[in-house]
Amino acid sequence: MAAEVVLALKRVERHYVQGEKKLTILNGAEFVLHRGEMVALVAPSGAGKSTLLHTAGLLERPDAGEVVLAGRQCGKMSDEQRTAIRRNDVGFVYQFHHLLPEFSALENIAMPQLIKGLAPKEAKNRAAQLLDYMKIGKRAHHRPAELSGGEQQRVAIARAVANAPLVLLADEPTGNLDPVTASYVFDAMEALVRQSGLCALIATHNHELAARMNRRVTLQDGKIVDL
Ligand SMILES: Nc1ncnc2c1ncn2[C@@H]1O[C@H](COP(=O)(O)OP(=O)(O)OP(=O)(O)O)[C@@H](O)[C@H]1O
Repeated sequence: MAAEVVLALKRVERHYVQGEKKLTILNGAEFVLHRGEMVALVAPSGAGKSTLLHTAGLLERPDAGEVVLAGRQCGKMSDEQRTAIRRNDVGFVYQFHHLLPEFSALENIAMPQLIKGLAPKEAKNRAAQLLDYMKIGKRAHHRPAELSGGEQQRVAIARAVANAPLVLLADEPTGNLDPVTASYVFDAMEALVRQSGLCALIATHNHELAARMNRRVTLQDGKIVDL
């Protein structure tokens, strides 16, 4: 039986206007992400990786075409509906962790769950579990500035999955780390995706990590093509 489709992009277009120029970044892009799958997005700087991730994750609206998440067509939804889906079903990880500096690792991970309405005790329990899972349980009460770069990224990954999303979208999640730390952080992210039945689209310039994913795609003339 074919794996369940979690995310689909259908003939997606995305254009920007820069001064007099119209930039076409996505031009009839088609893509499907299945449950349990990790896909690497490998493309040169400026090719449109962030644009693709933001469009897939409902942060940006396509100019044409459709983004379908768990069978729901998100294009014509209101901003409120899109925000709700994004909060519940999409986890984002960026190159820089964007953790809140005045809160501990545990509190940073608990935050999205509190915003969703979970009781503080439950949110903290799940945050502690995720920290253990990412092998940084001992760092629970440290603030981001007291953590190494690799630890900060592991907290950011734990926060991204705190609300048990359906899809994880990551924009150069190890881009700021040395190769050994990058590999270690990737191990933790891979284990999490594989264990929880998530799926992930991960933009990376790291060919070794890309080789460990199920598939590799790139952007060519505004289309998503297999590598
Ligand atoms: N809001 C915007 N308005 C105008 N142009 C934009 C906007 N966002 C992105 N662009 C342009 O679209 C192109 C693709 O940008 P994007 O950030 O998606 O590329 P990228 O592949 O993620 O690059 P990098 O690897 O350097 O982060 C770039 O030329 C960029 O200047």
